[in-house]
Amino acid sequence: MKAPISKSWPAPAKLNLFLHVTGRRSDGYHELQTLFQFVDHCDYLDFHVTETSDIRLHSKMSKVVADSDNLILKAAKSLKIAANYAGGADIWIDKLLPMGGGLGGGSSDAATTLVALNALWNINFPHQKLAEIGLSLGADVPVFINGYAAFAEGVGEKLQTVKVDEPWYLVIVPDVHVSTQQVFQHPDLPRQTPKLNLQSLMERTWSNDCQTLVANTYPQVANALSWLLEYAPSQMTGTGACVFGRFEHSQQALDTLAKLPDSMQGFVAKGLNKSPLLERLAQL
Ligand SMILES: C[C@@](CO)(OP(=O)(O)O)[C@H](O)COP(=O)(O)OP(=O)(O)OC[C@H]1O[C@@H](n2ccc(N)nc2=O)[C@H](O)[C@@H]1O
Ligand SMILES: Nc1ncnc2c1ncn2[C@@H]1O[C@H](COP(=O)(O)OP(=O)(O)O)[C@@H](O)[C@H]1O
Repeated sequence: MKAPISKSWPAPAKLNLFLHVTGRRSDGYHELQTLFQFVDHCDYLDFHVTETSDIRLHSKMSKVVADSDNLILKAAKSLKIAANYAGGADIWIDKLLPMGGGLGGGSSDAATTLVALNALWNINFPHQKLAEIGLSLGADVPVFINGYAAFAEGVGEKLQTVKVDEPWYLVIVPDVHVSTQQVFQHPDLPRQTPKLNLQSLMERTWSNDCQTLVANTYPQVANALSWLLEYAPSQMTGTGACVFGRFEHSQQALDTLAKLPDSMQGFVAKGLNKSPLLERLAQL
C-alpha cells in the first residue's frame, strides 16, 4: 500500500537574542556565545516516503536555490547515506521565511527534514546523531534539531537548554541579502568579546557583535533599526539582515507593524522556548 503524505512539518525561524564573537579557530570558523529562541513563524514541509531511492523536492524555490545547494535535499541525502536507507522521498515546501536574513530558515528546513525522515523512514537515530549529521550542513542545524531555546557556544553546537521570557517580536526584513561568510571575513568584525558565564550573560543588556558592522555597511539595516528603536528595545539577529523589537503584548507589536512605512516589510511572531517541530513529531 502507498504511504500517505505526512503533512505540515514546521521549520520555525530563530532569533539570536544576543550574539558575541569570542574568538577565531584555526579553520577560520568563529567561536560564539549566543542565545537562540524560536518564533512561531515557520516554513512548512510535506513528506511522501517512496520505495524507489530518488529524493525529489517540489518547490518554486528551485528557481532561487539550485537543488544541488538546497539544504533540504542535502539533509535528506546525508541521512539516507548515514543510515544506508534504500528508499526515497518526495518533499514539498511552503517557503514562508525570508532567505539569508539571519532567521536560520535554511538550517531549520534541514533540521525538520532530518527529524521527519528519521521518523518516517523508521531509522530512529537518536537526535544527538541527527545533530552531528546536521552540523556538517550548517552551524545552526543542531539547535533546531534539539528543539529547545538554548545558550550555544563553540560554533553553535555546544548547547545548553535555557528558559527565557516568551515575548512578542516585530521582525523587520530589510530588502538586502547579507552574506554570513562576508560578515565573518570582514576585518572590522569585533572578534575578542570576553567569554562570560551564562549567569553574567543573562544579567547583561543583550547585544549583537555583528550589528554595528552590518548596519554601517547596509543602510537598509540601519534604517530598520533606528525606526524600530523608537518603539521597543531592538537589535539584529545573527549576521543580519533582519532586526527585531521586543514587546510584552501581541497588540503592541501589531499596532507598531501597522505603522511600518511602505518601504519596509515585517511580521509579528511569538517567542517560543520549545520548537513546534517537537509538537509535530509527538503527533506521529
Ligand atoms: C552566526 C550565525 C548565528 O546564528 O549566523 P546566521 O546565519 O544565523 O545569520 C550562524 O551560526 C551561522 O550559521 P550558518 O548560516 O549555518 O553558517 P554556515 O553555513 O555554517 O557558515 C557560513 C560561513 O560563515 C562563517 N562562519 C559561520 C559560523 C561561525 N561560527 N563562524 C564562521 O566563521 C564561515 O566562513 C562559513 O563558511
Ligand atoms: N532550504 C533553504 N532555505 C533557505 N536557504 C537555503 C536553503 N537551502 C539552501 N539555502 C541557502 O542558504 C542561504 C542562507 O539561508 P538562510 O538559512 O535562510 O539564512 P541565514 O543563514 O541568514 O539565517 C540562502 O541564501 C540560500 O542560498
